[in-house]
Amino acid sequence: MFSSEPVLTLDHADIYQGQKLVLGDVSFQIDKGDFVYLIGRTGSGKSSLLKTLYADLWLQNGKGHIAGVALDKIKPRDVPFLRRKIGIVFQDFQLFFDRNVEENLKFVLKATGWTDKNKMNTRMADVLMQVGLGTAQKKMPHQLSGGEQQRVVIARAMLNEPLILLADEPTGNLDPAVSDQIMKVFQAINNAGTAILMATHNYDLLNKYPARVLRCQDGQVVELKG
Ligand SMILES: Nc1ncnc2c1ncn2[C@@H]1O[C@H](COP(=O)(O)OP(=O)(O)OP(=O)(O)O)[C@@H](O)[C@H]1O
Repeated sequence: MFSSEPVLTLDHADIYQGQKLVLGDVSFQIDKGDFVYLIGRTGSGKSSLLKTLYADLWLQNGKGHIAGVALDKIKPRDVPFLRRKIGIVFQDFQLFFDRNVEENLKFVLKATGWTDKNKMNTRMADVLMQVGLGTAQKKMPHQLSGGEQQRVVIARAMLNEPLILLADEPTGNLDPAVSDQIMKVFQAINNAGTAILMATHNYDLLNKYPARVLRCQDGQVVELKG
């Protein structure tokens, strides 16, 4: 899809957890190929913001668009369609531990409507190559290191060629050297055109890989000027 539209726009959006307003009057946009960090103290609302973007929390006030989907108008039946257009990477790896890498990826492909075996095999090989795990197809998750498991999670998020990847503390459980490898994978994905919004507490990464920074603070989202 060619489009010069922003990949993500929030316009006077309020982010709620239940009745509680977590972030108010949030406005920003992310364009194709942007890399944006989301920072802020524990409890400042980073995860709540990301959850709103993948429609785990409803956007009640204001407007929001992500990957062509209107978050303020989305219906529960549209959520699977939205999740196909964005990639999501959580801190907890959430792989099926009783299935090998290929089976983990195939599960997502089938769930998102893929049926052609050859196309599925090609796509799985492509995304594993993209994250530097070209030979890991038959490995069980427990045979992989934490960093390798996280790379499988990133590969899984890339299966449907998302316009944007939402990552919540993707290096949270990993040591600095492994976090660095994960960042290099994100950089390569970003350089190939996928926008990335990444919540992190890891300020070393911000220094080492400078990019736009949004901060959740005092119930607001502010853009830090570089
Ligand atoms: N499931 C929930 N139900 C009710 N309130 C919640 C829920 N999850 C989070 N909150 C509240 O919403 C606020 C924002 O939490 P959130 O998890 O978005 O912050 P965060 O910046 O991601 O924190 P962390 O850095 O610790 O992950 C906090 O006050 C938190 O207590």
